[in-house]
Amino acid sequence: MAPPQNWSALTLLLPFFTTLISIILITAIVVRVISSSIRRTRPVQPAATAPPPPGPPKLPVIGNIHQLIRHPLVHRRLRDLAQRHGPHVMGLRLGEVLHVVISSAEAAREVMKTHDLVFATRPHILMAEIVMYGVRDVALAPYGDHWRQLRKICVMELLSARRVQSFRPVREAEVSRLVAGVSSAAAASAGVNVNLAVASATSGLTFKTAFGMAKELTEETFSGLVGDVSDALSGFRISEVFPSLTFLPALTGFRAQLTRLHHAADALLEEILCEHKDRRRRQGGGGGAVDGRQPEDLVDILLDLQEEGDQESLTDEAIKAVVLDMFVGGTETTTTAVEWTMSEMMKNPSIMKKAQEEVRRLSRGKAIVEEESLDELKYLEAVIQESLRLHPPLPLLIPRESLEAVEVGGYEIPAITKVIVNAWAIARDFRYWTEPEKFNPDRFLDNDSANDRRLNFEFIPFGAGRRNCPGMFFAMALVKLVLANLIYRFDWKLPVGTTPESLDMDEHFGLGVRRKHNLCLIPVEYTTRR
Ligand code: HEM
Repeated sequence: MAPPQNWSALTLLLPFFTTLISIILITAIVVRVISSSIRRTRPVQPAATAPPPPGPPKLPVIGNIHQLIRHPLVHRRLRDLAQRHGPHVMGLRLGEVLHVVISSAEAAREVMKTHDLVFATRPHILMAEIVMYGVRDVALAPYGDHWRQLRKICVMELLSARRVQSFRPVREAEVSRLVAGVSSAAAASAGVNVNLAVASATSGLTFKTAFGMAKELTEETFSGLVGDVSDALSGFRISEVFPSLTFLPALTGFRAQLTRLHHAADALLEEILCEHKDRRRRQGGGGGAVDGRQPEDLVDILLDLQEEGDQESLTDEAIKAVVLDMFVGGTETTTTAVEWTMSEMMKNPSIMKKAQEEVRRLSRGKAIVEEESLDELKYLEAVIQESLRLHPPLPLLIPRESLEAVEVGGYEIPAITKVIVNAWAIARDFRYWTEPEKFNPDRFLDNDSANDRRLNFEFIPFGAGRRNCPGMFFAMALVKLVLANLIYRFDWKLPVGTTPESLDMDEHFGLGVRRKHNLCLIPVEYTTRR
């Protein structure tokens, strides 16, 4: 059938319309950006006494975006720029938004201790608005009553040392499952993708800790969704640096993508929440507490608190957002910590040998390393800390925002400035560390303890101050248990053709910094010689 007349006329006119629409759009963007930057430069706060933070020269409209755009390893690029333009405090304007980058322990102390309250909030992001139920979670919530209540629940109820201890059976079961999987690979002389094996263990563990024994299918689907949420959180979004262009997220399809993700995650979370509520109704009371046992999982604990009624912040939506936080914040970070530590030990066989000797001596005769022994594994602890120093899973922590104008390192930081602390750069800085690029766990033994370094803000993989990571105990218990068992039960070989020197340590910057390529190793069962 021949196309109608007006169809071919339209086809001819299409390039003209496309050009016209592009011109209108670009003009709109430029006008909005210029007028908003004029608005932003008006003195809305008292005249500053200190100078603004130094930084690289900026271009009109885009500011410093061009200095970052071709550099996927953002933590490294920010360190290089800071060395040239602001070794303590550096200012970058990305589009319309002023970012301040902190690259020294002294400046980090000012942000996270001296002026902790001023920097206690997080910048608003669209992802949290849509996926986290209008920012009802903990990690991305603005500072205020809602965050304070939920943070207290996290610290006192969900992630306290006592609670972490109560989830020990779940942890040990999941680690046994991991060891059994590696054992089968060893029996078949097959290789193991360490990243995948550990990721499955950490997400399985978080799933069971949060939801109890839910269906396997739900577990797999949910882990996939959590991966998508992490992806949505990572990367550079043009709409975030041009917030006045409110139409951008819709135009780029990002808003629609987030909405789909929210609906998918919410459907599963709602199902799990309903299952819990039904079971509790059938039992005629709270979760596992009915027969005097510990509540079974995190959702039960949160529902118990909700029923007690004195936590107005604890709506169903907040429960779902907090649980999502635990997954997004907890699984990738712990997996990353394990994979880098394992990589460093493979690169440094004498360190691997020393760690294995320690764990094999202290757990001799046991089928797996149990949690009681973990405190005694001082050398393995130092190996993990050294790995967190060189490879903090969140090298730029989670951004903060200034609630009011304040001076840091002698520079004026205006209110509503996005603040990025480059914890990775500080932990590799000659100003604080001898031979900073060398993997040397001994530096954390004896008098140079990780805790002292933390208090000096030279080693802050879990952040610091009132927004620090409440999951530190949970994470360290898990990372240590997984690693102790992997090196207790198995000797590990590199694939044929790879030597410790040639093992790649390439990075991928996403939500945090992971290995770019999976770590594939060949396990050899140690059992026969135990
Ligand atoms: C090795 C593992 C982990 C690392 C390196 C890590 C690191 C961090 C960092 C750097 C922050 C931001 C701190 C700041 O702004 O000063 C943070 C916040 C947070 N982390 Fe972790 N984390 C880990 C594991 C976990 C786990 C297992 C959970 C929970 C199950 C968790 C839950 C959270 C939450 C809820 C926040 C937000 C706190 C707030 O804004 O008040 N993290 N984490």
